[in-house]
Amino acid sequence: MDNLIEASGVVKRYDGHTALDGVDLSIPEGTIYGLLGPNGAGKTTLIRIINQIITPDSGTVLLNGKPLHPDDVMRVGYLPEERGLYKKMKVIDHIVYLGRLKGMTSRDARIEAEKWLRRMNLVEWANKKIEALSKGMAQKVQFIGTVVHRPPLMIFDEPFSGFDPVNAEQLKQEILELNHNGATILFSTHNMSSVEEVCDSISLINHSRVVLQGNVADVRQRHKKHLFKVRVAEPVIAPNPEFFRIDSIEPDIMGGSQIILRLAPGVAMRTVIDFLNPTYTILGFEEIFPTMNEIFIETVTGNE
Ligand SMILES: Nc1ncnc2c1ncn2[C@@H]1O[C@H](COP(=O)(O)OP(=O)(O)OP(=O)(O)O)[C@@H](O)[C@H]1O
Repeated sequence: MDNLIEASGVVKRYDGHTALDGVDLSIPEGTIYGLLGPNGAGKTTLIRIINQIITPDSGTVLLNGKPLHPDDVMRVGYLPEERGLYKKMKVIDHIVYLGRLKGMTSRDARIEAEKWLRRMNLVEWANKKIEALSKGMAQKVQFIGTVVHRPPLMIFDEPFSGFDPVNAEQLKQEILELNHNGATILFSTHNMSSVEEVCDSISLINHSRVVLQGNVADVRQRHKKHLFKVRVAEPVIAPNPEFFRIDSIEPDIMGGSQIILRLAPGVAMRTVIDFLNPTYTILGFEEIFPTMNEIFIETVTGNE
């Protein structure tokens, strides 16, 4: 798979503060990439560099293997962190305006805008002014304006912030659909469940540097704590040999139990099964991988 974006050694300094300190990152074409990190880590700075709003002090960013060129902005959709629409403009006119800025004809922009307004349940608002919209509705309009010209690269800075759970879910589905139709997507977020559900790969930036990078499933695998959930048909009287430690036992509605246990280093799950088998009817077991939320906190704070 070719990389759509390749950033190498990107450094950005603001007076006295290094916002990005040698960031390398590759975004394969056709994937969804998450940019994670605590407040002030440097995510927006990197996004602004890729969007050519600011330039790095050193390092390179390639798009399709070539250095960024001013014309590239036409092939990128960018939803900035600070949202802003012209309050007095009508919703549909605003989307058409944003589409035209990215090279669409008025006719095409209007057709696409109408389609999107239907999809996003905003049809009745098409001829209302932006100032009449709620914050979430205005964000949806700005999202539409970002993707209306169907750019091959879409960059969203914290797209889920300010949305209720239903609209956040809708936005997530739209992002998946855009990606399904071929768009490469980069977004920054503090919403870790969306990362698990949507992202192929991530970079976690902390104090201006990439501290964790890779495919989401691999990252979760690398951080595993040898935790397992075992379901048995009977109530359990806590067995606790030295090769595992029980974290919790929960009765289930069928009268059985769910045991969460942590294996000692080097112990195979087979050993636990052999140990429990004579006493309990084992219905199933699975390994529990840490959530991205847990991995984020562990990596950023250095705590397990
Ligand atoms: N124009 C600027 N002038 C001076 N410092 C800046 C400027 N823009 C960003 N910074 C600083 O660079 C650092 C990184 O900021 P950035 O906005 O990239 O962080 P972020 O990871 O997007 O954070 P958040 O999650 O809070 O949005 C911060 O310390 C910020 O104060």
